[in-house]
Amino acid sequence: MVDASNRTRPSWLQQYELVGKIGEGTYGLVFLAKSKLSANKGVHIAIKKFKQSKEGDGVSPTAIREIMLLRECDHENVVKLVNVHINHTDMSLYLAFDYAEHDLYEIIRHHREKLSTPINQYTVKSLLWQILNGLNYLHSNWIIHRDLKPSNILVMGDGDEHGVVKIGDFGLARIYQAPLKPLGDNGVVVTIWYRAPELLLGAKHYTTAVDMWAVGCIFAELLTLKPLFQGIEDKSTHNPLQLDQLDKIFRVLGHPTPEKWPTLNNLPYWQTSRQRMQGPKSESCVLHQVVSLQQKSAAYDLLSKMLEYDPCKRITAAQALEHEYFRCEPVPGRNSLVPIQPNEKVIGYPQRPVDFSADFECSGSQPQMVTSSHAVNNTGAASVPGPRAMSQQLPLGNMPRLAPYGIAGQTGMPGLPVNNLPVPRGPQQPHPQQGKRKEPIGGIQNPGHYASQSKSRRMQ
Ligand SMILES: Nc1ncnc2c1ncn2[C@@H]1O[C@H](COP(=O)(O)OP(=O)(O)OP(=O)(O)O)[C@@H](O)[C@H]1O
Repeated sequence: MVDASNRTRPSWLQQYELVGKIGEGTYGLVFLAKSKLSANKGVHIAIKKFKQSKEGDGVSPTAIREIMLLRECDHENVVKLVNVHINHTDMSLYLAFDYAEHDLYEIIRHHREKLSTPINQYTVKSLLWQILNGLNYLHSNWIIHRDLKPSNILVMGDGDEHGVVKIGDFGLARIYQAPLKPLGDNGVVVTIWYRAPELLLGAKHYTTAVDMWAVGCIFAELLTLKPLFQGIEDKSTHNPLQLDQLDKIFRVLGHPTPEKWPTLNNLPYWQTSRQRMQGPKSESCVLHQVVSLQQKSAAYDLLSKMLEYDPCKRITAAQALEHEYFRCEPVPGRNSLVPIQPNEKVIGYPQRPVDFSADFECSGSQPQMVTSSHAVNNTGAASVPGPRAMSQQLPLGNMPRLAPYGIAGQTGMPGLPVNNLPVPRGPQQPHPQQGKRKEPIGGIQNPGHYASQSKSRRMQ
């Protein structure tokens, strides 16, 4: 049957078969599509459509920054940007990424709410190693992510890259080649639960250490299946000082002191926070109890180094990769989702729910969520009209290049200015992602016993 809407679709869009909408973030909508080009026929792609900037003046600076960064990034643990399209009529921007079936938000939720079992040690270690490997690449290329959280840590589904981690969503990342040059910002920074204490206390510069703090929070969440520091946002202020978040941190790690964190007194909100936080100020750390780890264990040692108060002393991604935790059994592997014990079952994590009634302009009828496997079989989605205007590919060859690959630690390295204060958003106690997705249909798939463990999945 001839699809009449195809005549009005821009040519680039005709290389994809739209399946449906899979997500929505601060900056835009995310769609699932399949490639129709013979070389990649049937390959799944995630297409992120950026919202117009508030001023309606075309592609937002955030989007342009994301493109510049992503086009240059080439690493197994960083999501690949495969195509960029701009629609000149309404200046909407479409970025096509490799599609990842899972993310840590959903994997953690599946263990917490469906399986009621912890994530196995091999999987935790493999996920963490690959997050650090991707982050080390980004930091070595002068990129700070600044918005690391479980939903931004993508994990590949079935196929050659099954179980491989991809760091996604670089909408907030910055190149800090020119660290003292102020950068325009749109006010949204790291989700409050993963936000480093120096930012909460008003630090003026970002460093790679803010990402390491977030990784520490994610590591703890992988172990306990609960966010480590679930502060309640104070939405009444544009001030970075989020007292409840600091309180949650201090109760677990103990109150910081200038002896342990020498530059504490220089932070703009340290004195205010001391005055406004009531109650006894204990210095004792109960992190090991919260995450149920032996204080002498390698896992605890690494976690406590990621959650070091002083950003100058916090472990770097490069150092973390060398940590003893990754040398002791079970050693991490490339496919983080395969079981390690011969009698362990393969966990069938749920596929992403897809709203296959949505089109690129989101003019679909009543949203109906199905799993992507259902949607993939539903080719009717292709008849949904796409943008009608002419579009062309961005001339990306002229984009500035990143600094050459080198080692960049967080100590002694100037950071990025923190211009605007984070805008608190989202509900108070529920997880920041809660409500964004509907309950996926499906559950445990591919049950069965894992055969012998292959050496080839291990990392060198
Ligand atoms: N390449 C991809 N493959 C599959 N799913 C993706 C991909 N990129 C993003 N997603 C999913 O789409 C959803 C929306 O992502 P997006 O990055 O727009 O926002 P977010 O990270 O959830 O929130 P925010 O942008 O507000 O920080 C998330 O569930 C995310 O896991």
